[in-house]
Amino acid sequence: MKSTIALLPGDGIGPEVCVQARALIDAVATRFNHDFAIEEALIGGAAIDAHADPLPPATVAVCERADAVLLGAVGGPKWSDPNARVRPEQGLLKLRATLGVFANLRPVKPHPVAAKYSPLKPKLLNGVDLLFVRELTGGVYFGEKRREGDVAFDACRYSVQEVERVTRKAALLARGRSGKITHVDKANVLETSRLWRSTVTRVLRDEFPDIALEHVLVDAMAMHLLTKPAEFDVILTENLFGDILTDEASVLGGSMGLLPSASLGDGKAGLYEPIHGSAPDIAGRGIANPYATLLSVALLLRHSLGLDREAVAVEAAVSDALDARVLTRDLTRRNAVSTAEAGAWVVRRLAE
Ligand SMILES: NC(=O)C1=CN([C@@H]2O[C@H](COP(=O)(O)OP(=O)(O)OC[C@H]3O[C@@H](n4cnc5c(N)ncnc54)[C@H](O)[C@@H]3O)[C@@H](O)[C@H]2O)C=CC1
Ligand SMILES: CC(C)CC(=O)C(=O)O
Ligand SMILES: [Mg+2]
Repeated sequence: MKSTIALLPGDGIGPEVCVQARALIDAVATRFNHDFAIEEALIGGAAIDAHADPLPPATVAVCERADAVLLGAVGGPKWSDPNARVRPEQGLLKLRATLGVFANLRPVKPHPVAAKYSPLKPKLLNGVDLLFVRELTGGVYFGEKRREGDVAFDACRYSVQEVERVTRKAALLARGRSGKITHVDKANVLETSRLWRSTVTRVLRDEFPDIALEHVLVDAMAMHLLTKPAEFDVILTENLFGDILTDEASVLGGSMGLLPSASLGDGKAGLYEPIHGSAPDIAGRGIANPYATLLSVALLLRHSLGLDREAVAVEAAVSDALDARVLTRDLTRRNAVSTAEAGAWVVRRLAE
């Protein structure tokens, strides 16, 4: 089978982890006899430097003709001047909107070895298996932004249709799991949250009566995630809350460098990326954890290319690496391996 994968390394540690992902994709092709064409393109700060545009038309063209897009990360201090006209993050937001990937899936299932490095008590982590479904193309990240003198505005906007489609995605995913959705909002204060709450309730009542639903306010959820994470399964929420809660949830698994994501829409290519950013504090040192990006490759194989056996093989190889304590510096200071060593270990395992 011939498939095309667009690879957008981006900035900071993005290129470092994407080199490992590229080697892994090649290894999957060899072991399972597939023909994957990888097309690289610029995004974020790298694209601003080259073309004064964080998402150049050439990059959009590469993504639109691909079967799936794999992204490293964008951003960094070089492009973070508050008065800058263009910012790397705008490129990523525009790409998500262009691809129409409204549902961002962020699984959090702590690996027993990595979880030892979590500050949480092991007892609390027993049985934790979460799937965040974060709305990705609406809300405050995409609302009107403006300044009036000393005052700044960021509008948060959601339509019923935007909430309906991501709720249906979450419900279908919940059916294959425990059949329960926790919807997280701030309905005691926000009008958009009240629209979310009534829409989620109606869609599940009318179309998915087999799915159990609870609503939890986001401030309380921030606490529950650290005090009783095993009590949740599918967590459905809007863009900003999902962004924040998933960084928090990375603490359960021991590191930001372990969480992958899949962003899906109703057509076009899916977008796959680690949940972390460009980590400027460690960029260029060869110490970033590549596993979140390698696990994003697994999600890409499963969701966009329909290659479940290959996805399982990649996930098993990363899990074996953790079992064998092939750990980067974010997880251990003793015998830490480099980004390249961790990536090569997984590639070797997959090839066996
Ligand atoms: N999807 C994307 O491209 C995202 C981009 N960003 C951008 O990244 C830049 C840096 O943002 P930060 O707030 O520092 O968040 P960050 O996620 O880049 O880093 C937060 C902390 O986690 C560590 N970390 C992250 N990924 C790691 C990995 N793979 N291995 C080991 N340690 C890792 C970093 O060293 C840092 O201490 C900003 O410009 C931000 O806008 C932030 C989040 C997502
Ligand atoms: C636009 C991104 C920087 C937002 C983000 O942090 C994320 O999607 O995880
Ligand atoms: Mg984030």
